[in-house]
Amino acid sequence: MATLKYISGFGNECASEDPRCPNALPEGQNNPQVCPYNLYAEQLSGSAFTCPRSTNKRSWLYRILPSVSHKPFESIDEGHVTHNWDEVDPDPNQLRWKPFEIPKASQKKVDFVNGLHTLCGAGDIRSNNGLAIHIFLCNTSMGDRCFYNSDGDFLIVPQKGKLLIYTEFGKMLLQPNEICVIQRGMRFSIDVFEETRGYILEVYGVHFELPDLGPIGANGLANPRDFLIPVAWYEDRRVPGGYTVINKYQGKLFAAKQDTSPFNVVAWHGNYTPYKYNLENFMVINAVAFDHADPSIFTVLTAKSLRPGVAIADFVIFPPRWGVADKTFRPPYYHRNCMSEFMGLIKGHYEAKEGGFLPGGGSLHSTMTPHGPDADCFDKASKAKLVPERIADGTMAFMFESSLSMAVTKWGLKTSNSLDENYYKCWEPLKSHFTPNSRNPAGPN
Ligand SMILES: O=C(O)Cc1cc(O)ccc1O
Ligand SMILES: [Fe+2]
Repeated sequence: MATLKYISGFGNECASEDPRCPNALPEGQNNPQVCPYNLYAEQLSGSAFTCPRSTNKRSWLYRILPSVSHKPFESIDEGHVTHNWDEVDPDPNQLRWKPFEIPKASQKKVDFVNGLHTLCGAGDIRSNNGLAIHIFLCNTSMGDRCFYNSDGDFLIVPQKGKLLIYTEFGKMLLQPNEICVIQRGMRFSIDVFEETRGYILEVYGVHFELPDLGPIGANGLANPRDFLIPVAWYEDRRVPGGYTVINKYQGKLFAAKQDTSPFNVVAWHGNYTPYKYNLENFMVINAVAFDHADPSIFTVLTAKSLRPGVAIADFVIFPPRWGVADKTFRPPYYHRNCMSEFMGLIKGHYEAKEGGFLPGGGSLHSTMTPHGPDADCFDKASKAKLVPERIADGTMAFMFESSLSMAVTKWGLKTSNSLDENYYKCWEPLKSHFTPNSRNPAGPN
């Protein structure tokens, strides 16, 4: 595969032309009477027309045929995609899943769309407020099928296998430890090369932003220049009656046939694009004296709600770094949180658990559900010599943290067959160390 090119930057106004058609972008206007190369002009709006400039998002696509050139959409089987948050009764327990099983290609060919499984979520698509967490488990490329989501944005976290993503804006190659965001309405098709697995955070009605940095200053965490946007690429490919456009609309799946590839955008400009980011580029900031900083310090992207400081969902990572805090229990503290915490593991081993939380699995600690280090981790970290130490080398855990109280789907609790019934046992060995008559000299003064 030839190396793909990208434009660097987050949320910028960009312009891109497929080099086969120089000057395909109209000059000085968006809607010429006749576009260069006789292309059609089409606007893709990612915000209300009247949003303030800081949040206004749209792109202009110059394409061989407009997206409207398709037969009517018809309802198709949704498989395991759902937005029904009442499928099963609520369960406040700590939940953990073993690695979700990927179907074998020799048994059943499953592409990215057929392989979507909704695990949990909350909120309402029709009022543009909420989120869903999906797991994708697939082994086959989408071929002449593409997908677009009318309901929200997808933040895709591949865990096993590369994804070659064709989008209307160009191509992106995504490896595990990279993430991408494909925003509402953008058509894409995914090629895979092996049995492939990953996680998706879908947010309804809002877009991901970089978190404010406050006293951190102008640099740090995920730096804007490390976000990569594809460059224009088109194919002028006829597939009479044979190309299928799949749409998730109000939580249901629909399909429409068309005669041509939808990846027919010769040039585009705008600030509403897909993008990818390599998690290795995250500039980690953390405690260098004592105590454990809250995980918000690791926020890569946030999808804000209307309440200040409260996210529909944050995407947070736990990257490799140095642990140097003195007189400190270094792993995550025991806690209860008004937010819901879904965690996944891309590779390695998570610092709060000695066992049981595996790459390709997950955990959900719901609103106010207590959790924290397992007993082995507590034991080790309470006795550890506090020398500078590499934490999480070769590891990448992440969290989708939401202010909404999430429901788990039937697939998540039952059909996936991945729920770890023994999760609670990892805290059972915790015992009282209380010594009323002797104060631990290591404690605070
Ligand atoms: O529960 C978890 O493992 C995630 C987490 C990590 C951390 O360092 C502090 C709080 C928190 O919720
Ligand atoms: Fe937590």
